[in-house]
Amino acid sequence: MTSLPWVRQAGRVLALVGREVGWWVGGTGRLWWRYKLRTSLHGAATAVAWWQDQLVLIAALVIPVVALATWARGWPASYRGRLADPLARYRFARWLRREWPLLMESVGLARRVPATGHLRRGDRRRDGTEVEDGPVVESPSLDRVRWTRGQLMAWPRLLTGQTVDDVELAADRLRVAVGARRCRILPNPEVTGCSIVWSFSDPLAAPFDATVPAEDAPLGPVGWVPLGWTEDGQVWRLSITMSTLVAGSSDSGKASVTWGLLFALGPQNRAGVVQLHGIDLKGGMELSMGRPLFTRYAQTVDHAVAMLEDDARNLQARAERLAGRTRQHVQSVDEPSVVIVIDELAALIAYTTDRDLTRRAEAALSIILSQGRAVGYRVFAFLQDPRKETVKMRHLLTQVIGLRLRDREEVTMVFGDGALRHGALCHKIPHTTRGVGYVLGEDNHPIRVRAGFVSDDMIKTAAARFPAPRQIPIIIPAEPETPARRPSTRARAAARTSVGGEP
Ligand SMILES: Nc1ncnc2c1ncn2[C@@H]1O[C@H](COP(=O)(O)OP(=O)(O)OP(=O)(O)O)[C@@H](O)[C@H]1O
Repeated sequence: MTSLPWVRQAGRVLALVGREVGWWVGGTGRLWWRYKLRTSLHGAATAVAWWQDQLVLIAALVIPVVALATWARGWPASYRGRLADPLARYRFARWLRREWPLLMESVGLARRVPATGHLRRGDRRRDGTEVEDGPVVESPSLDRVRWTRGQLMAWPRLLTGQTVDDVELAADRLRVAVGARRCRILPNPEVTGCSIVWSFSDPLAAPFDATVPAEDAPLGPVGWVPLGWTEDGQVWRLSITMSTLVAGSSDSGKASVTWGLLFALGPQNRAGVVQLHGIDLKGGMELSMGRPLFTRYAQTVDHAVAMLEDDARNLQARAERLAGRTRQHVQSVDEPSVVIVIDELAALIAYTTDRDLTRRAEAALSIILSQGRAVGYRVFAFLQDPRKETVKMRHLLTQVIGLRLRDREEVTMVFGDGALRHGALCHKIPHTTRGVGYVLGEDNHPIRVRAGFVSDDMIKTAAARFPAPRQIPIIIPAEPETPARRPSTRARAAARTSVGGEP
């Protein structure tokens, strides 16, 4: 039992040591864990921050791409119109500026000049370039480039000695060089410089409807009528103060010009300040549907000739009445403007076998065309084939519209020399774009236009809405009686013989 206190003492020491060791181990463990926890938390926080950075970066890169892709797929038209096309246009204009000298050289508008003149090799020119040996390429510089209504316009500064004609001759090469559908050269008013206009799509490709004026429409402008659109997005205003030739192959859409004109004149026709006289020698196929619009209407050659002769007489009588009072007729109910519409001019003056009728038609038409403008008589003649004798009248028809034509010769016959060079490419109008044509603008340069499509219902509506106040029948004058020819001496002798019974 004496050993018991020792054992107890040892037990106490062991307990103390154990507690100390336990405390120490436990404390270190806690520290360690605390340390681990702290570093882990720090690590996690760092990781979260890193990922946050990455996410911001990824979002900054991905969101615009996804947004653009969604825009392009969901609203392709708006995407193209607002972003893709403007960007492409900007890049194209930049390319043109950069490649301009090379472009001018490839289309033949640059020229080579001797490097030296009064300068010697190594001298500097005014533009800072150094004189070298060999010829130097000089090309028209580029003043400005701009996109307008989907067309690229460039203003070159011509070289000394170059003219607008030189640029016009290179128009097709300029077109192909930039891959455009069409290239036009527009001279400035003094014709000392020009702008080049490239079109990459056809603004007139889609057909559109003509408009029949409303029942209560005002009389409308006196000097012109709206017929459709020009390729520059302007309203095509056709002057009606001039006699006009509209030439186009069969199925080219001449009827849309005819009816567009008649619709626009409807309110004035109903009010009686304009009289419509119609000639349809294709058996009435074209104009007869709008018969109530016409004050006078002829469907056969003899009626047409009688009507034209009446018109020629009436206009001369009007000229006599107005002589000394005014030099320009003003339309009114008493003295209305007369618009004569001839569908198929060739049938009147080229295809008729009766030479006398042809001669009379030509004579009456020549009077109307040469004297009619000042007294308010105008002819709108429609023609399929400009090769026939019809072109005789061409110089008297001061305004010309060319729809689709067969070849370059026909274009030259209709518009005259130089029209092709100026860009009146009627022979290149596709069959699919009926109603498209060229008309000469005020500066004599062709403008591409399209007339609105006219349906039968529109014609019936216009005829019911704007009938002529009265219809004047055409009376064919009676044939003058030819005096009986005096029998010849031999015939008289024979008669005497037979009566008298003598040989
Ligand atoms: N402006 C237009 N837009 C779209 N289609 C048109 C237009 N004008 C005419 N057309 C269509 O073209 C076809 C021929 O038109 P139109 O009768 O005017 O030809 P045309 O030149 O008068 O022929 P023709 O001399 O043989 O009578 C018609 O079927 C018509 O529907």
